[in-house]
Amino acid sequence: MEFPDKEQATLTVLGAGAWGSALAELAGHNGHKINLWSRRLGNTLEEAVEGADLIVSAISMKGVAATAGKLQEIGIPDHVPIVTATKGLDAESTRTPSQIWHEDFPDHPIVVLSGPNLSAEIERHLPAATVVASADMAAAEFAQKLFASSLLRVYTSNDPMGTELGGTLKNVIAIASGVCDGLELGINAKSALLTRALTEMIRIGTHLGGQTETFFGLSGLGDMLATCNSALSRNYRVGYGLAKGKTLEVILQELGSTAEGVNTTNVLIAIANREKIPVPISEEVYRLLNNEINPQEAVEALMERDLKPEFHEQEF
Ligand SMILES: NC(=O)C1=CN([C@@H]2O[C@H](COP(=O)(O)OP(=O)(O)OC[C@H]3O[C@@H](n4cnc5c(N)ncnc54)[C@H](OP(=O)(O)O)[C@@H]3O)[C@@H](O)[C@H]2O)C=CC1
Ligand SMILES: O=C(CO)COP(=O)(O)O
Repeated sequence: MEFPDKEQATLTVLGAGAWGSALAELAGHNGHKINLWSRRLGNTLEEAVEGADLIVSAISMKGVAATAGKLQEIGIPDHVPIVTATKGLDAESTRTPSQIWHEDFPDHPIVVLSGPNLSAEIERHLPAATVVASADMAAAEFAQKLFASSLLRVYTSNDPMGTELGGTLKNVIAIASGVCDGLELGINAKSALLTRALTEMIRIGTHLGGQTETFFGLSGLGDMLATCNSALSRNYRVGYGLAKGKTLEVILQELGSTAEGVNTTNVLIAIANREKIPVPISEEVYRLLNNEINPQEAVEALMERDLKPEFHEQEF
């Protein structure tokens, strides 16, 4: 498929929250025309997608299925790629955002955009890198061209599932990392946690269809490092707050914006139980979020697990 080679393309960005606004600014910085849509803006989806060369969704997970459904009713020309930048899992169906978009728009190229991209840093025009991944490489290259600039280095990938799951699963680990820092467990503990977490992400991520090497890239390890080491991350702040004795309800109220890791943990544990995949770190995050244990008990449970080799033969 050939995509338009225009100096100025028209992009529709769905979701005017922190990430949608930052992505709109990045593409606007490259001279493209941006139509931003959000419930809070009060414009209609019909007018927002009119004339779009590319549609970007940066809607929180809880709004993806409904918005994709509405857009399906409206209809968009077949060649227009849909870029999904949401990092989460659907609570009802356990699907990833790209799976939802693909089911509703089977004839459209679907591109996943994900990487270590804390929006507050991007808004300050600090340099960053990200990945655009698709089964349709021409569509990934089209998205790469529209977003790449001196502010954002954009890499392509042919592994949308691995790219999407890296960004999604690391949010659970960011909660664990916030707990680790909140309890002041030290750098040894944090290094052990993140390294074992990467093994866990690869175990479940490859089971669900991602490629191992993708989890060592920007959208996996890269995003995990960014999110697990920054108080700009809302998921990290959830874990940090829990370690400091706050309730989840108070933490989420104080955040006032999306921390996808909370819902993702619940969905991930449902998947892991269904598929019988061991996810010990995520399991402790789940028990903590659901008030089954306190942060110190979560640490003890991880330290007291059965002794075993670092790698199973079938891993990597
Ligand atoms: N912030 C960041 O640094 C990054 C965030 N992401 C991911 O992007 C996604 C959005 O995050 P972020 O922008 O930070 O979150 P925000 O809370 O700032 O914004 C959420 C956006 O989702 C929209 N939304 C929520 N529920 C619905 C719904 N039911 N129907 C339609 N729209 C809905 C909101 O609409 P409205 O405006 O009308 O309220 C808003 O535009 C998340 O999946 C997040 O993980 C990915 C990379 C970086
Ligand atoms: O995904 C992100 C950075 O890449 C944003 O992280 P939080 O959603 O935890 O703020």
